[in-house]
Amino acid sequence: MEGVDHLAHERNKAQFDVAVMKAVWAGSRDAYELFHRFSRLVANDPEMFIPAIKAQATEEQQKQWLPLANKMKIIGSYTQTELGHGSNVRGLETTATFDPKTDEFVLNSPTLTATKWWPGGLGKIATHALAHARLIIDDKDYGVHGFLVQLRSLDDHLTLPGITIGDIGMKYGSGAYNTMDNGSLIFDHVRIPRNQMLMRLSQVTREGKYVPSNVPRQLSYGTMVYVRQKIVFDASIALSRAVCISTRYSAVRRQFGSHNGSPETQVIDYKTQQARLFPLLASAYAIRFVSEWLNSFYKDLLQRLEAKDFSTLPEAHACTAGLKSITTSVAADGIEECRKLCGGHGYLTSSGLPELSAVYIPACTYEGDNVVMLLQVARYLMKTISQLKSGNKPVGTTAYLGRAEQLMQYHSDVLRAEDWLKPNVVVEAFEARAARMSMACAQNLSKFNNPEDGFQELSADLVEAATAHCQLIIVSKFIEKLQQDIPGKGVKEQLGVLRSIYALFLLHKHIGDFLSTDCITPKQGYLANEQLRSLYSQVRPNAIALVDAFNYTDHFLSSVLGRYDGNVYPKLYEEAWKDPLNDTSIPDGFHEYVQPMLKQPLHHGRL
Ligand SMILES: CCCCCCCCCC/C=C\CCCCCCCCCC(=O)SCCNC(=O)CCNC(=O)[C@H](O)C(C)(C)COP(=O)(O)OP(=O)(O)OC[C@H]1O[C@@H](n2cnc3c(N)ncnc32)[C@H](O)[C@@H]1OP(=O)(O)O
Ligand SMILES: Cc1cc2nc3c(=O)[nH]c(=O)nc-3n(C[C@H](O)[C@H](O)[C@H](O)COP(=O)(O)OP(=O)(O)OC[C@H]3O[C@@H](n4cnc5c(N)ncnc54)[C@H](O)[C@@H]3O)c2cc1C
Repeated sequence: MEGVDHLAHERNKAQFDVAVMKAVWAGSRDAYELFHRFSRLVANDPEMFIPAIKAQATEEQQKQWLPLANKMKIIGSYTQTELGHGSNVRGLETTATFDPKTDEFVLNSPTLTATKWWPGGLGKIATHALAHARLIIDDKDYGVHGFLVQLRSLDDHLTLPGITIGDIGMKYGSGAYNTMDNGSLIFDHVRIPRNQMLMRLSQVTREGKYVPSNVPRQLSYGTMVYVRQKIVFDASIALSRAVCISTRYSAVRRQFGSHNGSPETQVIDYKTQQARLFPLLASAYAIRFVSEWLNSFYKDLLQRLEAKDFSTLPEAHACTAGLKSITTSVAADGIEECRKLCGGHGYLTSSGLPELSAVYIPACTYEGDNVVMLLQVARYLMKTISQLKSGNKPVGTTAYLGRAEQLMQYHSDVLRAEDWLKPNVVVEAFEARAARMSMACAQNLSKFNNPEDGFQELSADLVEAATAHCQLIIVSKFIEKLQQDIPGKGVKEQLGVLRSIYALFLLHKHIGDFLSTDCITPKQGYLANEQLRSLYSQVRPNAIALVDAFNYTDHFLSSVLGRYDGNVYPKLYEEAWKDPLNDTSIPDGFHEYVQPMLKQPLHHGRL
């Protein structure tokens, strides 16, 4: 039945203004208009190593290279990871040795494990690499720096002398990410002019003198900070896309519950379905809002860096690393949960979910393994706590640690389930839990003579403390978002419901943390869960409208199950008939292999 909206009855239930929610989701009315137009134009934006050049090249170098990259006269690959080292950037083995006689650097891969491995675009397409290598001058190692190296001829695309490149082979899943030519690269004494070292942060002079920068060396890691904050935004897209599919399908799908010929129950009405789906819906909104905040924090960082104010760089690193880790893990696990929420049909390629999952899950690894990233957050937390004694007052996302003494005395005063709807009640509980977990780690660390040994020994606890800290950030930013003026009938109320679902679901999931740190009592935990159940009932009539607010086209969703009109079954059937296996009724190989078996003589007239 073309043209019929099978989900119209669901849309009619909505208690809020969907048009306004679309603008809230997009970030602003203008952002909504822009996204709306562009998503319907199917844009393809070939951005790859440009952010790195902007961050690490001098103005002169930018003038030389950016126009070429922007006009795609050259195609670059961000070439950092090696076969032997990815997380440990300081452990990279590729060398760039300065030759004062010729005013060149000589790029070399001294071992097999120094082979560059993974960089996107490198395998087949890139003409240039932003290669990370150890700078060596007069046998002295100055650590890892960035170098622009031409890899292939701009005339015939053949690899240049001294360079061996290949694609690293098939990756997880059959589709999507395999269209990316992640590559391997070996340098055999490849020469490049001196001015192809990216010299914004430190320079090598014609005489071979190393001029260190007077800015923190961590600025050379700036590209990772930039990309990580982008990845947080991307997590909101990936998760919301999966949630949109499984919410719409859950309203279409019916199982059991028919009485006297009435329709069966929509699976979205089962409480178990709601308890799995609605926290993911709330998480999509939570990640969206924290990414909005992170982006403005990042822009503020850039302005400060221009003015040589480096004070917020460590916090920016901790926030981008931690939020990248938490949000990509939630999105990757959430996509898989959405697949299961769609039952058997979720496993079909036409549901759009298997491919989304296969493409998305490496986000937990690229741009920093998620556990390694949380350990960075933990280091930042431990450093912040160690500085409390000297009177350093933490600011920004760690400001609550400045109230650690008070938070150590905290006991939640929740008496009734509705008390958990008060934002300050929730924030206090999350602050106390995060502060106590970090303080406990700090106290345990102080028992070790060697802090590094202690950090290793306690790393599992430290990761949990970092997780609690990052969850506190996301909860707080959701609450702050709702302190803004948000117009539109019912919009703020619905966002309030989602905010409470997000926070109370986390509390329920991590109840062990809240109880063992003595922040709440078992009874208060029970009340939180009771409130959560009631919130699921409140979100139920609005569920379809809340995913409509993502404003995704059917084209973007690429999912028969997530169709806007909910016309799932005829389209599933139609889609199946597009399978080449259905082109003929007799499959290839039948006459050679199957038919001879069928024609085997029967023994005593029996099979
Ligand atoms: C990359 C170019 C592509 C551009 C694409 C742009 C497109 C944008 C749109 C994106 C939208 C959606 C995304 C979808 C697709 C994305 C494609 C993904 C491509 C993936 C690319 C990659 O994977 S590139 C390789 C990335 N590699 C890593 O992330 C390595 C992880 N390891 C590290 O980051 C570090 O080595 C470490 C953090 C683990 C630190 O190790 P170590 O302890 O040895 O540290 P150091 O001694 O070096 O430094 C210690 C002090 O420095 C602080 N620090 C560390 N990192 C930073 C940082 N980034 N910024 C600031 N400060 C930093 C650290 O805290 C220590 O501080 P102190 O304790 O105070 O000393
Ligand atoms: C799809 C994809 C695209 C990529 N694109 C690029 C690219 O364009 N350019 C590029 O340069 N690289 C790229 N990479 C590489 C990527 O950045 C690295 O794989 C990533 O940083 C993780 O490093 P690793 O592989 O060395 O993991 P490892 O560090 O070897 O991790 C293995 C295990 O060890 C654990 N571990 C490691 N260190 C510690 C520690 N200190 N404490 C506790 N546990 C630890 C990790 O948690 C993990 O469980 C890409 C990777 C993928 C999957």
